Amino acid sequence: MADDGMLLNFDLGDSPLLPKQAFEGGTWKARLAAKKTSRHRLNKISNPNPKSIPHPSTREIFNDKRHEPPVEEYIGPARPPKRQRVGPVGYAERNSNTAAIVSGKLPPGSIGAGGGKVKKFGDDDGIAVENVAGSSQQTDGVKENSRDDTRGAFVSGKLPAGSIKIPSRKDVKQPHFTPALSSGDFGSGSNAIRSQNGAGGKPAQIVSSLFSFNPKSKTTFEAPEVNAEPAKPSNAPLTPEMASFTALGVSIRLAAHLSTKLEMQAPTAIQKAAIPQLISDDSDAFIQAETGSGKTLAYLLPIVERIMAISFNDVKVHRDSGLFAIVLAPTRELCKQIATVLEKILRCATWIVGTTVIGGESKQSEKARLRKGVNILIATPGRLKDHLDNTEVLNVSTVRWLVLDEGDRLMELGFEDEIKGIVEKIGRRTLAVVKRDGLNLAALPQRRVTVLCSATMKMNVQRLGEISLKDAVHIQADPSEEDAARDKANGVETDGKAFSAPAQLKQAYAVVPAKMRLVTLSAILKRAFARRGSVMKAIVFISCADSVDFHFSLFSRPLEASSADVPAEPLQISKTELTKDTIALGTGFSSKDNQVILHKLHGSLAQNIRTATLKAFTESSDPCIMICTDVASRGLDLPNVDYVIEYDPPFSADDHLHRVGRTARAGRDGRALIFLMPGEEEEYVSVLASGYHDGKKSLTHNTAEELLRKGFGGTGHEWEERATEWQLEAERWTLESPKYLEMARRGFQSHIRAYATHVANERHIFNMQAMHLGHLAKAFALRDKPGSIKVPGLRPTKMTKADRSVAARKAKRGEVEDKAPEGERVRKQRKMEMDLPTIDGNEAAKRMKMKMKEHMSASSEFNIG
Ligand SMILES: Nc1ncnc2c1ncn2[C@@H]1O[C@H](COP(=O)(O)OP(=O)(O)OP(=O)(O)O)[C@@H](O)[C@H]1O
Repeated sequence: MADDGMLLNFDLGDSPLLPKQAFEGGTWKARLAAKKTSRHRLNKISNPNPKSIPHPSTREIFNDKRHEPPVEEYIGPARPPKRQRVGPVGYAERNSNTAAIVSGKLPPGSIGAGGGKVKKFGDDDGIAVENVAGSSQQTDGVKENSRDDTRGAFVSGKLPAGSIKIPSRKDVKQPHFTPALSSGDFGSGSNAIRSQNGAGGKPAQIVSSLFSFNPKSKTTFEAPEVNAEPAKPSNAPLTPEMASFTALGVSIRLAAHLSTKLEMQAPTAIQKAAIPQLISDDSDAFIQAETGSGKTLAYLLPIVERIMAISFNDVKVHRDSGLFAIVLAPTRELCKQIATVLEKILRCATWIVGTTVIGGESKQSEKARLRKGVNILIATPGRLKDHLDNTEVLNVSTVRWLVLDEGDRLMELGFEDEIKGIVEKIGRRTLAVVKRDGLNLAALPQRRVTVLCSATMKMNVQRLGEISLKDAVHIQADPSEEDAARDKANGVETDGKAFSAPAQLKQAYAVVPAKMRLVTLSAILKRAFARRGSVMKAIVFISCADSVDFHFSLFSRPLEASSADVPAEPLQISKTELTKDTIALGTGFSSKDNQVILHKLHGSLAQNIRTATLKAFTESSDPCIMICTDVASRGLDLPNVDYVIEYDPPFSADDHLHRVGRTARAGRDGRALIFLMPGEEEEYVSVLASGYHDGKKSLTHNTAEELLRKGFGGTGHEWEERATEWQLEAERWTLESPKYLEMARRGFQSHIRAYATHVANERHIFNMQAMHLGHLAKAFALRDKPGSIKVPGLRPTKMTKADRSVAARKAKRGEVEDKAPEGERVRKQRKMEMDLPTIDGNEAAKRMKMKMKEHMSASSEFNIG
């Protein structure tokens, strides 16, 4: 293990550094003046600029009793009351054992002779020696940084007089990437900080203790109910006794296919509500249901069923019969996923043809497919609009259904204008052709039907409804009487609610101070993957692409061969040319018994890399983790995800819902954990609670200490030492390579900018002003002072107004899907924001619902929802 350098403050006893000068001859006045000058010179050498070096008192250094070293660990006799100072801070050279600034050799055992405490945490690694006695003089040379808890650590040792060389600034070759003045490893009890002098006597690097000076949690949390009954799944398929596909109007052929080939015996609650409505009626519809409740089949099954029904006698619908349905989705990934589901359904009606136009491949090949003929088209709005404007063969005069999936996301990504254009182009003319080419077209809707789908209902969904829906019905899953009674008892308002999470999802939050974030994340994942089988797949959401890159590299860094966690035979990961940089062995969480594969995904990766990485994660049968931005938060149906960690908080409450919705799908179990920092962020617990059927009762509270104890194990306070050791090792890894250091700095800066873009009504919770940047830097394994972190190509961390725009936020997170120029998208988004009244999601939901009710009471036959 390499060391971190060390700050030495040698006890030189009372011997002067320079030989005593005799002052003889002349008058007594002249002799006194010569003496004074000489003393002054000596003082200057030992302390050139005392004002620039604040002196934290020893009490300050050890003011945290928890970390005060036990008395029996002190070695050596008590320090003599006065010592000669040897200058503010020396420069240390890296050394495999200890860093030293001495020119002569230290005799073995001489360290600590002046009353320090020695702690060893490795055979060949550095030793941290802390002063525990003596006056504040002994803490000379330490920069006490009010924001960064800088605390000095010193090695004291008696040296023979004259054996020390005080380096001048000129003499010292300052290594660029070496943590020069920090020690090897610190025990958990160490409050010590090693700092390296930068210009003007200020430290260039700061190593603070993980456990000191952390803000305290301001809330007292209720203990979770013991023996609380596990909640019944709210998005599971119903039992065949409760409902069957055929009873909803699905043909026997299609129902049999669902049951035998796709293992779907019965519909989910939202399918039960939506399928009969869309099969028997031609009204527009707004389908709102929880994540993972089967909305895709809720609209695809009626479309396929009705297209199948136009085949008449022996005349079957075929690809030239016309384009009947268009499904729009915000991301390419989602489009591909919908296309896969469609393809599976169409295996029982192979004459119906579906395809995608989503960009990412040449327009020519998309045109060629359109020319061949297609009945169901799945598209991203930008690419479809492009084809509508430029591809003549794309004939939309026969379109009967327009589906807008993930409506709120379509709006968030600024697709409003494209959608308006598409809606206009398709038109609303009556399509009363009863028979054509021997097909029974009467089975199709006689007007264009628009279906809008969303798990959440926000103002922008209402806006999308205004653009696209006419006289729509609101379709929601019918809550069972039991559920309704429970919600009533818990005071949970479900009617008109903006969002809710699956009832069976086990959600926890962890209050973790900024400094401890990284090590706590590591501890959580270590524990989750400690044994094979407990967690198979986990997703970690991070706010921006740069930060994803950093964490992916950190957690897949090669460990030293001696590490207990290095497996004898490392897992052979099958990587392709596309996934060589996005898939790696997660060394940070792998153990000999359970090797974990790490994936990364964000919008700055090329589309084919994203697709290949997602596919690898989906198909992997080994334990794996995906570190990603919100690019993976919407609509993606990734099988068997057991655990979702929101390491960075979501940018809005419904982003949270979509993220956690990647687990606990279709009635399966799932766990989710969100990181919050002590202070204002704790207010977010109420926001979380409002999305759950049981309110706060569903939420479990964790502290960083608990999570670290569980993750790092050991007896007594051993977990503290292990956590500290882990953190220091991560910091060394970052510092040792220019590439990773820049990655960490980029991650840090982008994280701050992303943090400042939370939605307006949550900005008091995620408050930039309250963010402790020095502590946050530690969560990026950095020892830099925050102000000095400047990355080429990135603006400094100061936020501008423009940074706060929602579109800029999306762009920074690297998840804008379409290729519209950024400026244009920002403009659109701003316009949309300006157009929308600032009301919250629940209010939007109520308004939308009222609008639906107005219509439904006017046409009472649509008594659904
Ligand atoms: N009737 C059913 N029986 C069993 N499984 C089903 C049924 N319907 C859907 N599923 C499964 O449920 C999962 C979630 O479906 P889907 O992706 O359509 O959910 P969603 O409501 O669109 O979620 P999100 O809001 O996250 O996009 C899929 O794996 C799907 O195969």
